[in-house]
Amino acid sequence: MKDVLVTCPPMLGQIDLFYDYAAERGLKLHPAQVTQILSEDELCEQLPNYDGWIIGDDPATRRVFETAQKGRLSAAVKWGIGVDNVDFEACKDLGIPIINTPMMFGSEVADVAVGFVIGLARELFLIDRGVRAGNWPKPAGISLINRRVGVIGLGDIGRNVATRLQALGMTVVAYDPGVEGDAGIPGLERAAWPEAVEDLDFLVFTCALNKHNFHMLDADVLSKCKAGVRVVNVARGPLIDEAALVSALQSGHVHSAALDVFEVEPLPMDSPIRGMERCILGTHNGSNTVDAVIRATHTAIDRLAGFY
Ligand SMILES: NC(=O)c1ccc[n+]([C@@H]2O[C@H](COP(=O)([O-])OP(=O)(O)OC[C@H]3O[C@@H](n4cnc5c(N)ncnc54)[C@H](O)[C@@H]3O)[C@@H](O)[C@H]2O)c1
Ligand SMILES: O=C(O)[C@H](O)COP(=O)(O)O
Repeated sequence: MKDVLVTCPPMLGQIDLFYDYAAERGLKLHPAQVTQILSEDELCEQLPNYDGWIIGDDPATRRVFETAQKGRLSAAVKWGIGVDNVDFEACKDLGIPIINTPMMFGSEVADVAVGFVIGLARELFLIDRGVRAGNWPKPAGISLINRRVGVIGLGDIGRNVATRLQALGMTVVAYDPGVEGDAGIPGLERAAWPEAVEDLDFLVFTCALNKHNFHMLDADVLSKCKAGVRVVNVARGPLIDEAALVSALQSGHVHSAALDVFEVEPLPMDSPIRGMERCILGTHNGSNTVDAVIRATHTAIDRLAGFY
């Protein structure tokens, strides 16, 4: 039986469902004590004692893999899609087999993105907070029909977002340098970045984070956005310069924002974003449904077992 450290929070939330499934495939799961991620030092201390690792959003760096391999670690799987936290090159150099679980959460994360778009359009966050505070606010929202929304990233999540928002009557304009044409979505408009932002009512980030797109929404691009733009991010925090977004929210140039992901997670207690009234804040939980976690975890376990 191979001992496997598990560090991804959504899988840990339902870990009891997976012990038997893993054991039938020769893996013994060991849940880590973790809120969002383990630090590099914690990983270097714990991982050498395990044969395998099911990775969350932890810093899976060269140092971590080198240290772990000096102990027992011989294979790993990134639970989920984003691999921006994982040094695949280091694994290749060290001969540690590793893979992720793509195409697992398109529907689930898209559902959250659409909920965020509706929440921002109708200012549901202000109504909820107002009623709880003893008030009865009635903000005038904006209609979604005929509004223009930019979907930044046309992978699994972005395509699911695009079709859902079209069904709500929105004009969807997509930017993704890695995808050509309409991606099989009739009526989808394509545009260049950042030129596209000038006439968009909403910006929805659904792309992978890589070394080319850190802070792709920065102060300069924000200044080119239509006044009153609403911003949604369900992909990765570092795509947006949070300090620039806070300034744009404070000035009113950005009407509001809904963020499932942040530059640092969990969001630090002193982050100015916590003080932004016109924001919906998430906990990097966009993929977390019972169904999706089972789907992704079975895939992760199958893939890890396949390495031994
Ligand atoms: N909030 C959550 O809980 C959650 C859950 C799953 C995934 N994610 C994030 O969402 C990302 C996308 O997931 P997916 O399943 O659609 O992945 P995917 O691999 O299917 O698609 C990613 C797309 O991003 C595109 N892209 C890369 N750089 C870009 C850029 N600069 N501008 C526009 N597009 C760019 C790629 O060409 C690709 O088409 C993941 O990489 C992950 O970081 C978040
Ligand atoms: O825990 C997570 O990181 C997400 O729920 C899913 O993983 P991903 O965002 O890295 O794909």
